[in-house]
Amino acid sequence: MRKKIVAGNWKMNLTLGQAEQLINDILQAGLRLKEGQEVVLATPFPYLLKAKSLLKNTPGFYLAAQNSASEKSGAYTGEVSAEMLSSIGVDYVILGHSERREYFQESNATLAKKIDLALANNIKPIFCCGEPLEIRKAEKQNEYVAKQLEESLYHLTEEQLKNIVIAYEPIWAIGTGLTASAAQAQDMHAFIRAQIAAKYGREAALNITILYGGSAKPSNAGELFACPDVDGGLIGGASLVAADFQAIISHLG
Ligand SMILES: O=C(CO)COP(=O)(O)O
Repeated sequence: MRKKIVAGNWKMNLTLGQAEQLINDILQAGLRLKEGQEVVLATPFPYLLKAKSLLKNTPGFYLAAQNSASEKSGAYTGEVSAEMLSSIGVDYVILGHSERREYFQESNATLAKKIDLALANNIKPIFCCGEPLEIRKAEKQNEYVAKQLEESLYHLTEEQLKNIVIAYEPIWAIGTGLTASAAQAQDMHAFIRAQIAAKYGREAALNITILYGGSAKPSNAGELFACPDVDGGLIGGASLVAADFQAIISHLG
């Protein structure tokens, strides 16, 4: 069966001291994850090594970066390569977040390169997709997301796809307090799974984990995670508060 994941995307928040405190608070709750459930922490780059040592191989807990470079290595001042992340034991990398697409002009083609490098270095991409509000209003969200999947993922082999997690994050729901309704999330997740089935076959589609992201919080996570095609969440703001993050994880069931 496919994995269920709650991933916390800390974005550009917290000092090192606050980061340590948050990880310790999350671990102290002694969460008991069931088989096939994972918690992923996407900390800022400078805290990854510390986070790795604090997690101390706690079963079910994994580490993610929030981005990685589209080039292998070399004269790219300020960039962090997939190989570097791999060398410090990072498990996942968030790629294609709408904030990176918007503020750092990341195209679907650039993301395809980042995905290839992550996979080549044994890091699992959490590939984000999702439409802006005007596209949703025009009811063109399916075409929009289909194009993102096609241009960034469909060059992968079926074997490579097994290491991809998809996160559907409607842009109008990120950090706005507006959550997609459970029905809207389920519709899009079922659509994404059907697209994967059409390209890679039924088994690949059944096995791929599809997360929801966008103002997910303890009060709506239960309803969202109960949807048959929603396999967990990519959590922004609420992942910075240990009690909220724990409550969301507990909704994995
Ligand atoms: O962008 C997100 C996770 O990657 C969602 O952010 P919020 O949960 O703060 O809306």
